[in-house]
This record gives sequence, C-alpha cells and structure tokens, in this order.
Amino acid sequence: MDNFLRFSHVSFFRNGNCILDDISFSVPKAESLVILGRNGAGKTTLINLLFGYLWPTTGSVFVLNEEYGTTALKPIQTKIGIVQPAHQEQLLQKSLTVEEMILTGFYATLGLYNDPTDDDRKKAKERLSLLNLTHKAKQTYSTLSSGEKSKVLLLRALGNGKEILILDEPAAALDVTARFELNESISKIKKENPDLTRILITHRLEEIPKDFSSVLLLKEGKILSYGKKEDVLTAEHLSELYDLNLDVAVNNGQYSTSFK
Ligand SMILES: Nc1ncnc2c1ncn2[C@@H]1O[C@H](COP(=O)(O)OP(=O)(O)OP(=O)(O)O)[C@@H](O)[C@H]1O
Repeated sequence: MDNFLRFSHVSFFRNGNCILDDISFSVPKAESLVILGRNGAGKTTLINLLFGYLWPTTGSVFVLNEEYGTTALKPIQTKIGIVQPAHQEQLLQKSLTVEEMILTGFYATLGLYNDPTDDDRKKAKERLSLLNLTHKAKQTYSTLSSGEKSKVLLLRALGNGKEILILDEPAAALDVTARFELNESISKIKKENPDLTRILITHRLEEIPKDFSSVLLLKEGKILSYGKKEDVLTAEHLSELYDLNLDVAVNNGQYSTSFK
C-alpha cells in the first residue's frame, strides 16, 4: 500500500454531525490532484486533517509515509506548503517586501522574525526569477496587484524543500488573464520540481491546469468519485456533484461546464 499520502477509512464528527464519512484514497508521490466539491462538502476539513491540525474521529491518515499519531507532526508539517489567499491575506505581515515574503516561506512563519542569511536571500532572489518577479523584490507586498500577490504566495509556499503543495482556491480573486498566468506558474513550478505532489482545491472546472491528472469529487463528506481526470470529470458525475443538469466540454485539455 502506498502511504505517501493516504486516508484510510477516515471519518470526522463535530457536534454530532458527520463532516467526513469513511474517506479512503491514496495519492502517489509527484501526483497532481484536484479536489472539487460544493461549499460545505468538507474540503477544508480534509486539508486540515492532512496537515495534522485536526484529528480523525476514526480511521488513519498517512503523510510522507508516516502515520499521524505514531510520529512527530512538525517534521511532516514543514514539508507541506499551502497557498490560501483568502485566509493568508489577513494573516501575513503585509508590510514585508516581496523578497521578505518569500523568506517567511523558508522559515514557515507569518512574519519575518529571523535575520535572513545571505544564502537564504540569494535563494529567495532565485525563486523570484522563476516567475519573472526579480524586479519586484524590494516592493512592499501589500502594493502588489492580486495576480502578482498570488504568484508571490505560490513561491512562498514552495518554501525550502516542500514535498506537498496545497493550492486552496489560489485564483479566486483573479481576472481571466491573471488566472491564466497563475496556471502557467503552477505548471512551471512543477516542471522545476518534478517530485512535487500538488493538491488543488477549486470551484471552477475552467481553472484546472492541464497537467493535473487526477480528480476527487467530494459530496456531503463522502467521495463521489476518484480517479483519472478523464474518467471523473463526466457530465454524469458533475451533475450529481452539483445537483444540476450539466454538460462537460473538453477543449485542448481544458475542461468547462454549461447548463443543459
Ligand atoms: N468546528 C466545526 N464545528 C461544527 N461544524 C463544522 C466545523 N468545521 C466545519 N464544520 C462544518 O463541516 C462542513 C464542512 O466544512 P468545510 O469547511 O470542510 O467545507 P468546504 O468544502 O471547505 O467548504 P467551502 O467550499 O465553503 O470552503 C460544513 O457544514 C461546516 O459547517
């Protein structure tokens, strides 16, 4: 059994309500997975379990070949990066420069409390060059456009040697151009880090980058479907997921939905 990232019969209850119900799935190393589900389906809860922020009521969670509950959490958590613009926008220290924001990813902190080494500063600059943001290094993060911010959050999430990257609605506030650019950036980062395992949570089918190959549909705390993108993203499955009569189109590897 592949324990790189595995949920085994995980259920999670809160206040007597079943929020996740007997969830079992396994994501191999270097896979790129999309999680789709309506508001309240349990996506955030699932991610919190993956991070070890929440504990399953029953079942087991394996991350990086370790089972939560039998090993120290911190060494695993430091290998997982997350982009969560809606949440991070409130938490991060916005007076930091772009370069400093990247450095907070190296130290896994919200603000910059360490005195960065010259080596770390050099690495942060290299990171920025990956997405052509070198010229923004000294600009204050809060003055960036939303599209630029999302790219900086992406680079920040990569930290220093992350193995799993979680993208939680990374493009929610972006216009079409910025969304396209962010998708390109997400793919570029994967090309530079082929072993990186990516998990994308999105509400828009149109936002799924072409190089994501598997999809998990979550409905009311249960897995509705999980497997290869082309097998899961069917009109039948998506109509059931959203309780609507939907059509699915695929154009050059890009998926979209419309009402029947
Ligand atoms: N601490 C809690 N106490 C009670 N109910 C909770 C708690 N946390 C989450 N829930 C409930 O669990 C369900 C799943 O919530 P969750 O945030 O995981 O959904 P989601 O799929 O991420 O939704 P969204 O797409 O809106 O972010 C919701 O009905 C929510 O109200």
